[in-house]
Amino acid sequence: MASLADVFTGKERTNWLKAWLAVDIAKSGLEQFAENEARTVHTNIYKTVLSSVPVPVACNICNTANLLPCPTQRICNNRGANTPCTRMHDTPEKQPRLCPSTVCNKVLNEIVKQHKYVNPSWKNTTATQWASTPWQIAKAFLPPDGYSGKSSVQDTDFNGIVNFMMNCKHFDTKFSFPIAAGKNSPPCLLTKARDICRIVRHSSQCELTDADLQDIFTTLTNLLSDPTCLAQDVASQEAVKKLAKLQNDDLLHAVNEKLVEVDTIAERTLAEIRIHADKCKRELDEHTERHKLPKDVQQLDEKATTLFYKALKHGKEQVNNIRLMVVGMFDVGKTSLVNNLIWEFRNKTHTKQPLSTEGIDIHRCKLMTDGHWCLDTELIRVKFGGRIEKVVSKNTVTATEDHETFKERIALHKGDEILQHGIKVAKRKLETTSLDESTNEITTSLDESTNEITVSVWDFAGQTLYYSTHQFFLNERSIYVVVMDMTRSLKDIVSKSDGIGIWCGLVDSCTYLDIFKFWLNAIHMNSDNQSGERTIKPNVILVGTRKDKMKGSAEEKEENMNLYFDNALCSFDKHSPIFNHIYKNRFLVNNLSPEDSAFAELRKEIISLAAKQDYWDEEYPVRWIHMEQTLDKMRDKKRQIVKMKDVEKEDLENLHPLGIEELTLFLELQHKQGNIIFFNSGALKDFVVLAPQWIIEAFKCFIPHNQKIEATVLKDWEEYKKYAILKPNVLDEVMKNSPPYIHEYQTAVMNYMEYLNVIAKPLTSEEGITGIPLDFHIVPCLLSRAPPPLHIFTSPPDKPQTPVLAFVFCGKFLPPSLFHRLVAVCIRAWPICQERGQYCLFNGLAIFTLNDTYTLRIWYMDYIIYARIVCCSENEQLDNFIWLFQEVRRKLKKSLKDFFHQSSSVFEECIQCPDMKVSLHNEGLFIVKKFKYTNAIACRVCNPHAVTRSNAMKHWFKEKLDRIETDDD
Ligand SMILES: Nc1nc2c(ncn2[C@@H]2O[C@H](COP(=O)(O)OP(=O)(O)OP(=O)(O)O)[C@@H](O)[C@H]2O)c(=O)[nH]1
Repeated sequence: MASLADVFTGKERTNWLKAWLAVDIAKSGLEQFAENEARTVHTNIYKTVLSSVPVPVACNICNTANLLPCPTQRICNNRGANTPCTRMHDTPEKQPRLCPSTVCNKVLNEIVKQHKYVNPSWKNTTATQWASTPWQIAKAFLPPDGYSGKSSVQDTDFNGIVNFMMNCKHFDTKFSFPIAAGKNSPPCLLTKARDICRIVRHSSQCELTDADLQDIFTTLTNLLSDPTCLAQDVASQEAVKKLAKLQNDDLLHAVNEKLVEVDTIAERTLAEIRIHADKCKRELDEHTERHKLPKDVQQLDEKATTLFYKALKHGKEQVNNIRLMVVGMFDVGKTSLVNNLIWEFRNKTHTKQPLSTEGIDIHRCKLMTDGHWCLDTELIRVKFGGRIEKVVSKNTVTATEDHETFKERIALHKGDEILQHGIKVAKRKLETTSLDESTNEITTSLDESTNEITVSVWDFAGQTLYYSTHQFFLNERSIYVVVMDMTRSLKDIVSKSDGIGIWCGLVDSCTYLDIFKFWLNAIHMNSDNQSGERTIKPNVILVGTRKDKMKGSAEEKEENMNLYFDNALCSFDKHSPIFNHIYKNRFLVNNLSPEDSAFAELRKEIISLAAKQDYWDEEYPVRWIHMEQTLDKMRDKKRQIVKMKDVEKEDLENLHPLGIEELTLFLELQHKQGNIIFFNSGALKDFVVLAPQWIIEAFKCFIPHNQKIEATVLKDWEEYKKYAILKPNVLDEVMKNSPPYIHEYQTAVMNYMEYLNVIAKPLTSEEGITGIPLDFHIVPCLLSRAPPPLHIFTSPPDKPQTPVLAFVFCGKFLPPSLFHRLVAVCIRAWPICQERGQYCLFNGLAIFTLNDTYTLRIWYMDYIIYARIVCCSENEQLDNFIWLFQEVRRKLKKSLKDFFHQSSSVFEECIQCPDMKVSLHNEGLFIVKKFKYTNAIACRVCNPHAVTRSNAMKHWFKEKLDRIETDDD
C-alpha cells in the first residue's frame, strides 16, 4: 500500500504529485481570463436582449424551471399531459411560464445560441442570478453535473473552466487554434488539457511516467502561452513561470533535504523537551515535597523554605510534640489536675509541683507505651538515644562514606554519652554485617522503635494578673484543657482577692462565666481560623473538677457537669465558631483521688485529639535532634535565657553542626512551636529564651507589689503606680528586687518588653526637638486612672474632627492587653498629648499629638477600639490633612494585625455616622467594606438619614474611596 513517504521517494509518484500541482497552477493561470470572458459573454447577451424589449430592465424573479418547457430533454420527464413533473417542475412556483418582463426567456435563447451543442447545462445554472452574476450564465457551458453549487470561477475546477471555453462559441476567436468540435475532431490544446486532468485524476496507482509528465508540462505551458489572448494575460504568464519552476524543481531532493532538516530539528526539540520535562518533573516533585512541609515552614520566606528542604534531604523524622495548655480560673484545680496526669507527680516519686502556680509551669513528658506520661528529664537518655539510633542507622545505609570513616567520625564524639548510647546498635550492626545484610535488620529495628510522642504540659496561673502575658503563648499548635470548678456557679463573682481585673479587662464584677468565655475567645482568636478559611478541628477539652464535692449519684454528677458546660456554651452566639473548637467528650474529675480512671482516659483523649490535628506527623530534619538535645542540656543547667553566641558555640560541638543560617531557622521553628522564645530581629536575635516562663517573670517585675522600696525612690515609685511612668531609678529598683536570671539580663528584659509592646519610651514634643525618645518608659497596662467624662475627649464640641474610626473585633472579644499594646505602639510613634503638665493617658483612653494642630484620640470599650483625629483650631480645613489621616489609619490597622501574626483579619473596620454629635458606644457603626457596593446606607440612630459613601470614607479611607469611584466609572 502506498504510504505518504512513497510520494517523496518513488519517482513516478512524485511525477503524479507534480502533475496535480501543474494542473492547479494552470487553473490559477486561466481563472482571470475565464472570469473576464464570462463577463463579456454576459454583457453581450444582456445587451442583445434588453435592446429587444420595450422596457429594458433586467429580471431576477424567474427561476430556471419557469423558463424551460416541460419536458426538457435530460432535465425532466413529463411524458403525459396528465402526469405531473416530478423533477424540475414539481411545485406550482416552478411551472413553465413566460418572463413577465419578456427578458429571461430571451436570455435563455441567447445562451442556447452561444452554446456549441444542443443542451446547455440548465441544472447547473440559477436563472434568478443571471442578471447579477455572469458566472451563472458561464455555468450553462460547464459539464452537466457537479457544478450547481459553484458560484464563482475560483470555486470551479480546471475541467469546468476548460469546458466553458470549449462549449461557448465566444471562445472561438480567443485562441490561435481551432477548438476541437466533438469527439471526432483532432484534439486541440484545450481538449488535451482536459484529458490531462482526467489522466491525473483517474490514475489508479497515483503514478505518472517521466514522458507523460513532460507532455503535461508542454501542453499546459503551450495553452497558457497561446498568442491570441493568454500570452498577454498577466496571471497566465505568472502560471507559465510557476510551471517552469515546478518542472525543474528536484522535488525529491528538496524534500529529502527538508526531511533531514526536519529530522535534525525534531531530534533537537525532543532532546530539549526531554530536558525540560525532566526539569518540570523535578520541580513538580520538589513542589509536592514542599507542599508537604510543615505549615510553619510554608509560612517562611523562600530562602528559609529552601534551607529547610535541604536539611530534610539529610534525613527526616516525624515529630509529634503535643503542647497541652491547662487553663481556667485560679483555684479551680488546674495544678492538681496536671499532677494527676504526670506519673512522677501522681506516684510521688518526684516532689509534686506546689499548688497555686505563678506564671506558667511547663513540664516536658514522654508518652510511654503503657499510656503514662513520664517526666522527660528522667528519660533524656532514652529519648535522644532512640532518635539518634534511627538517624545513625538511616544515615549509614544511605551515606556514601565507608565504614572506617564513619567509625572514625563517631569515635570523635566518645564523650557524648547519649550519642554513644544511640549509635551503639547501629555500630554493632555495621561491624558485624555487610550493608546489604544489615538493611533488613536495621529496618526491623526502626519499625520496632515507635514514633516518639512528647507532651509539654503548660500549667497556666489562674490569676487574671497573668492573663495579658498568657496571650503570647496561645497558638493553634496546642490542645487546650479548660478547667471549671463544678462547685462554683457560673454566675458567681470571682473573688476580689484575685487582684487587678484590668489585666484582662475583667472588672470587679467578673463572673466564672466571664472567665470561661475569656479563655475560649482567646483560644479562638489565636488560632488563625478567624475568617473560616480552614475547617476548625476540635482542640479544646472541657474538664470539671471537685466531683467529690458534687451532690448525687455518679450519673447525676455527670449529668450536672454536662448541664453546667451546656449552659456556659449557650452564652455564645448560635453560629459562633467557638463551638467548632470544643471536643464532644467532657471529663469530670476528683483531683483528690489520683487513681480515678478519668485521668487515664483524659490522657488517651488528649493524644487522640492531637493525632487528628494538621501538624501531627509533620517531618523535621533529623539532624536537628542534636540541637534540641543541646537546648535541653542548657535547660537542665537551669538556664532560662542564653546568649545566641553560646548556642552557636554549642552547635559547633555537635556531630552535625547546623551553621548559623540553619541554626536560626531551627530556633525560629522552635519558637513557632512554642518551645522557646526567639525573635530573629534587632538586638533580640542575640538571645534565646529557653523557658517561656522567663518572659512572665520579666513581665512580673514591672507590676508593683509589696516590694521593699528605697526611700530615695519612693516619690517616683508612687508616680509609677499612679501614672505608669517608669523612670530609670525606678527601673533600677525593680531590677534590684528581681531574681538574678532577670537582672543579669536587664538589657534583654527591656528589649523583650519593648518588642512585645509592654513598655514604650515616649517622644519629646517641645518645639525644635520633637520626636526624640525620652529616657523613661510608660507601661500602658498599668494605666489605671479613669478618664474624665469620656465624651469631652472623644467628641469635643465645635472642633473640626474626623468621623470616628472603629475596629470592631470578631466574636465580640477583645483582650484589653491588645489596646495596651496599641497604646505602646502609638507612644513610640507620636508624642503623648499633655494637659496641665500631665500626660493624657488613662485607663482605656490615650491622646497623641500628630502635629501642631491635630491630635489623635484612641479609646476602647468592650470589643471595639475607636480612633478620632481632632483639630484644635476651629478654622482649619480637615481636607488639607487627608494624607495624615490615611497614614494614621494604616499604622493602627497594621499594628493590630501584627499582634496576631495571622493571615485572616480578626476585626472589621467601621466608620461611625459622621453626623453623630457625641460618639456613642457601638451605635451607628457602618462596615466600610459595604460602601464598596452601595452609595449610601441608612443611619437609624441620629434622625433617620442616609450616610453617603463619600461622607463615610473621605477622611480615613480617601485612597479606597478614590479607587472605588474610579472603578464605578
Ligand atoms: N475537693 C477537691 N479539691 C480540689 C480538687 N481539685 C483541686 N482541689 C483543691 O483546690 C485547691 C486549688 O487547687 P489548684 O490545683 O492549686 O488550683 P489551680 O487552678 O491550679 O490554682 P492556680 O494555680 O492558683 O491557678 C487545692 O487546695 C486543691 O487541693 C478536687 O477535685 N476536689
